[in-house]
Amino acid sequence: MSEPILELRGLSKIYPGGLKALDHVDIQIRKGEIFALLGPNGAGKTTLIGAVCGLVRPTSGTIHAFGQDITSHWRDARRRIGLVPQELSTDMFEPVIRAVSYSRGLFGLAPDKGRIEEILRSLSLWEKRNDRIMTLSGGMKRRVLIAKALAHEPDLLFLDEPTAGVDVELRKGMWAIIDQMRARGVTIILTTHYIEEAEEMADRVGIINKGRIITVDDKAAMMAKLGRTEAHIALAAPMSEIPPAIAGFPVELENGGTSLRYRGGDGTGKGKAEVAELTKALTRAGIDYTGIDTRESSLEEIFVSLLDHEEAAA
Ligand SMILES: Nc1ncnc2c1ncn2[C@@H]1O[C@H](COP(=O)(O)OP(=O)(O)OP(=O)(O)O)[C@@H](O)[C@H]1O
Repeated sequence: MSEPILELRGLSKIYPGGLKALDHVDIQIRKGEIFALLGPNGAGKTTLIGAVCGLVRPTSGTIHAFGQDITSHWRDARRRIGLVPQELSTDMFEPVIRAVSYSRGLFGLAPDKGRIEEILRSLSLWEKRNDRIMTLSGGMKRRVLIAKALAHEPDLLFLDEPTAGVDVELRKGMWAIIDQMRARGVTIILTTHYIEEAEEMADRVGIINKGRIITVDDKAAMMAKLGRTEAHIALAAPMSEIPPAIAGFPVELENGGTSLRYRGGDGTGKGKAEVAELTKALTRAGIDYTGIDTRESSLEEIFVSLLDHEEAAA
């Protein structure tokens, strides 16, 4: 692997009062990837972002960005890191274009009207450039936040819940924008509650709970490793019990014996292959079926089962 663009080692944060928001977090972020940090409310996602962006002082551990310790190369790191926070906190009275241009200046970059125009156009904000931010819709305000973060041309961009509370159409639009940023070579770390979002966007997914990273993996590998397959096989004729020919499979009768439910492949990623074996066994036994509905578990289900697993171990 090439050198990580961001590396957290043993990062902990204990807030005054004793709450451990981050507990020995180790993460390496690869250049050019989209990394999704998934976790429930209060898991520590915003604290983690804050630590990298200099808004939260870590209690212990180290943060290296672009190959340098950020505590000793603070300005350089901050200039190359963008943050799209959850909420717009300032400049509500400002026109869009001024707020976005100001963000660029804040990081010491020379004014560049062409670049600002390009950013505003790519976010469909150009027509609104002279509107005050407070008059925009929630989704447009969200785009202004992205424009502000892009104005200083970051190499590493944090998006804290980029699509929370926006409608489905706008969410898809946001995904397209994030895709464009990746195409430009920006490394992106996003936090989200939407499993669909991580599934759609991310190359890798990290799951965080109570300040601890539970698992980090390529999205596909995570699905294969932790996924489970569920299949429903509609039978041509109802059965009263599982015939011996398929007794070795993880199956149960359902819907009054009119269909078979298969649940398996836990942690192996081999569920689909086993379902194929099951159908062959049915055919060999002369049991007719009229349809099969197979699906892999979603990240959301994986997430819930990981948390259950962790609680059982504790
Ligand atoms: N300034 C603070 N002082 C004390 N405790 C804090 C502070 N900021 C956050 N916390 C606590 O630290 C824990 C982690 O919070 P954090 O905001 O990082 O979680 P999160 O995963 O971002 O949650 P959400 O998804 O709700 O934004 C929570 O229990 C929170 O109450």
